[in-house]
Amino acid sequence: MTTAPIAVALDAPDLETAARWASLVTPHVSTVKVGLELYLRYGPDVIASVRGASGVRVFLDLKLHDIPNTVAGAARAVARLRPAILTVHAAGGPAMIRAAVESAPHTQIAAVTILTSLTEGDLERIGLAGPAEDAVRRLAALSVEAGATALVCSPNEVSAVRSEVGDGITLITPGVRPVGAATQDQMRVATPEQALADGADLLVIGRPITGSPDPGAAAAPIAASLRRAS
Ligand SMILES: O=C(O)c1cc(=O)[nH]c(=O)n1[C@@H]1O[C@H](COP(=O)(O)O)[C@@H](O)[C@H]1O
Repeated sequence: MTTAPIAVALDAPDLETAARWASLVTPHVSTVKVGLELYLRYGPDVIASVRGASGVRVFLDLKLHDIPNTVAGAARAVARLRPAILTVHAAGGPAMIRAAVESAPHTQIAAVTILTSLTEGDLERIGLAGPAEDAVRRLAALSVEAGATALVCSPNEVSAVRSEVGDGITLITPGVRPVGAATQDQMRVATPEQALADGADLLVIGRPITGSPDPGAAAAPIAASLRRAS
């Protein structure tokens, strides 16, 4: 059975829980994602723990955002862990993105455009007035020009981003909620099937799976519906 193009966000309070979630979901999904909560608590060891025996692809979501020299050093520091994907904020600008790309040559650098938790009202307050799609397209284009080969955006913008950057770029969408699931702090959301139909390559899904007492059982039907749709 092939796994579905899902990265399960392992936003767990402790390493044992994260490793357990990883082992339960890896029969169904291609990737697991380690974010700030786990990495800041446990550091580099967390990567080997969640990779486990299965050797699943690990997406390291640190959302680096600093001057190019500092991001270059940070990207070099984690490159030795060989994550499949590492995130940086696109708003750090082209020199910063390029610094990450050059410092982690064996890792795919994913530029995060506009966080899926932001509304257009929030964007106006931070000086990005207008449709979210405009800012996302602009950040997507500059990130690809700077060498990023993956982009993170909400499913609502994924088709616009695809037409902006073409087929060779991996589009990653968090803000994914199966029908009926609570949106929580996510503001720009769509269903897994819609995100895939609109051109996403990898769907980031956390709490709808990890909030279940059995994350493997929660992941299985979502993965099956994506395999049917693709
Ligand atoms: O870079 C990310 O992965 C990311 C970008 C973004 O715009 N929005 C977003 O939710 N994420 C991450 O995707 C995951 C979503 O988790 P759930 O909301 O629980 O499905 C979290 O780990 C977030 O850190």
